[in-house]
Amino acid sequence: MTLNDRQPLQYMSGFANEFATEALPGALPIGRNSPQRAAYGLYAEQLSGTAFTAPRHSNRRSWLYRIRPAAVHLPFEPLPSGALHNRFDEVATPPNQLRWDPLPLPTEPTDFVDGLVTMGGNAGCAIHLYAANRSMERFFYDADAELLIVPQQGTLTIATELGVLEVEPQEIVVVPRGVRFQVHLHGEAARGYVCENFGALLRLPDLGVIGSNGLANPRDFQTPVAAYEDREGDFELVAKFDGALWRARIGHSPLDVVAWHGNYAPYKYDLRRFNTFGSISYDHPDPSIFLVLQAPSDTPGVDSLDFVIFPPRWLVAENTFRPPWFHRNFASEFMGLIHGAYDAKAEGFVPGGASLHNRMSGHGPDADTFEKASRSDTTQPHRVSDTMAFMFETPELIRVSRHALESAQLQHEYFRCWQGLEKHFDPTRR
Ligand SMILES: O=C(O)Cc1cc(O)ccc1O
Ligand SMILES: [Fe+2]
Repeated sequence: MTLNDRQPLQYMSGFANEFATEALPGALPIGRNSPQRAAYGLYAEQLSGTAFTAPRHSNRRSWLYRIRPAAVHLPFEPLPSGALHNRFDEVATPPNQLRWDPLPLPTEPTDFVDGLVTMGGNAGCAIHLYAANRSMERFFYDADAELLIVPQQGTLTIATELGVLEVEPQEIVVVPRGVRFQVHLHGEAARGYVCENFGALLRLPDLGVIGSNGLANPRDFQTPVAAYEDREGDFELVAKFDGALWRARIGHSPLDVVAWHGNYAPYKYDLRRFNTFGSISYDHPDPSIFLVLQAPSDTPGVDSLDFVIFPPRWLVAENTFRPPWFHRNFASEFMGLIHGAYDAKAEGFVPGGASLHNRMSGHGPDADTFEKASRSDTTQPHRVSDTMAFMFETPELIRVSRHALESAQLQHEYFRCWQGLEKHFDPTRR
């Protein structure tokens, strides 16, 4: 497939498989990675996503057979990076519960990279929002992190070195560290969330007693087949490197990989395919039951980043307060809403909006939700429908950016949603 021959897009199924794909027959060498002369006059190039000596089960790399090596471009120079950065010491992060309205859609021409705004982060991840109204003409890669993109509005076509993916809201895409790509819009403006994962590569969690199936099933992850363009011109390659943007001139499209094989490649996943587990007797389980992808840290059982979703599901727990309980957590929780409404918040948390409940900050259902759920009939199943919320959760504090704290979208009255929680205590009545 060439890049312009995009319909219908083809994907290979599975999570981090040893994929092999070629856009021209025989472009992939057989039995070796680096033949003396590759077919069609292609250059062989390795792209590694982990240390060479990482254990086999976590070792990730791909071999690319391309028209020109990635080294061919003019020198990089600094590019002002606007609201996109990795500086998490700009302002003091308050222990307050924080919530934001959605970013307004841009009125000036804004591509995906221009449209990124940093909300916060830590050593494990950076959290950004994007709002864009133009397709990218330049090419981009992130040397700092693997990118988890969560569209909320607008379908994106993501043309990468390793193939083309189309993602719509309620799907996610992961672009590995270093992979060059372009984001194309489909006429309408686009908005969503991006998490830069600085830690171990995102993986599927172990299932423990759940068994061999469930949560996000590996076969539902989709990686594109090889697609290339053979295009010359005066283009720009933008790199995010050490927290800042850099730009270089490049005389050809870097999306020129004719064939590749390996287990380091972009993938997408439809969140509506998540196989949700929950309590079928009593009590509301910990949100770890909704884990889609995790970045494990060196401490067993502790992830530097968890990506968790709250999809449509049945609630059946009897004599149970069914929405999320009141809580203070070791973990810090950045939430977004992709679609519909979230069951812990009757109002104020809207699609495209965001909330941050940092380590040990008290939060939970708002007063309206509490009153309703305390009285509802729990002998009947209840379907939570029309919803898709998610959480980027980290063991480290999520430090906010200056932009996030000074943003016009910050809801200064958010704390009021709990002020209506009345005292019900009566020592004479059990
Ligand atoms: O704060 C939230 O709404 C997220 C959340 C959901 C849940 O079901 C349990 C705990 C938790 O932090
Ligand atoms: Fe929470």
